[in-house]
Amino acid sequence: EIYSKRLSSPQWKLSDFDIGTPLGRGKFGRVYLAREKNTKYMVALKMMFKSELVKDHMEHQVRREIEIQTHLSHPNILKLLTYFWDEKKIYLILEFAQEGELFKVLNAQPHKRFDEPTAAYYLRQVAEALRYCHSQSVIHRDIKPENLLLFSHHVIKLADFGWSVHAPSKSRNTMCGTIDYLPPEMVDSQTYNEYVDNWCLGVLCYEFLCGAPPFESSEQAETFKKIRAVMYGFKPHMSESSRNLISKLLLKVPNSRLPLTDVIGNPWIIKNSEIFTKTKLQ
Ligand SMILES: CC(C)NC(=O)[C@H]1CCC[C@H]1Nc1nc(Nc2ccc(C(=O)N(C)C3CCN(C)CC3)cc2)ncc1C(F)(F)F
Repeated sequence: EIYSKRLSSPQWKLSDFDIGTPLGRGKFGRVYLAREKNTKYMVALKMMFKSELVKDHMEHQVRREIEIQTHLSHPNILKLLTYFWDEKKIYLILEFAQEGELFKVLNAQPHKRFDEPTAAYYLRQVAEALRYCHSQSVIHRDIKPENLLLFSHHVIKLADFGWSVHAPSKSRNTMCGTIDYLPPEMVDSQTYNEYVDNWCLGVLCYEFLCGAPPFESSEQAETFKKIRAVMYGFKPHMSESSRNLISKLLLKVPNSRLPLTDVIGNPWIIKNSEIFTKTKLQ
């Protein structure tokens, strides 16, 4: 199989690309804009030092990210185009998102929030990506604005499968970054299934509409307490139908959370993504 792969697909190397401006730093590497020399195709080049990966015991996570992302193919999932390595580094060639990181776009909005048509249009795309992941028995587990990239024409792609696992799972890994998106079953480190992603979709919808996640507190212990008790309040400006959708996702019992098909077909999602298409995509 390896031999036939070598014959069928070209083995890429760093000198096939012109390296451009730095796009920023990922979890364990630097990301650059790059251009494939022959096709002039723009890509994102993620460089990771093997030594850093080994030091942080992250090599298995990168291996899983590569394994999962090379097998997923969906318009709302960031494509890992290819990868290669040399003696010191691993290089991932990924799709380049022209409009950048969604959390930066969100923070740049007035009141750091999206209007309902924008929130619904983006949320629907994330739900489509998750429904596809779950159909491939992949749980993302780390849905949050930092892991979403914005492409032209308001296309959203889910990225960073470093924390994804095959369902169902009981992974002891400590999560890095924000705890605001953790569902109750993960806070209590119980076994969990793909419905953890449905919970995160509820947190994401809330943050899109309010500019902050529902359980945010100054103390981590306070956040965990609110998550366990599903204790949150709606902001005055939120419509009844958006509150209705969020209340069907932020439920303690995982399997009672709204299935992704019903999120995609939810009246608030349908109505507002149609408004978005008519007003912002023309
Ligand atoms: C999901 C994952 C967790 N996140 C990441 O990996 C992050 C870590 C660093 C960058 C990003 N990774 C990617 N970023 C892009 N596009 C992009 C990013 C940033 C800007 C931007 O705002 N500037 C350059 C600004 C322009 C203005 N100046 C002032 C500041 C930088 C513009 C376009 N495409 C693909 C990737 C990917 F994912 F394929 F690598």
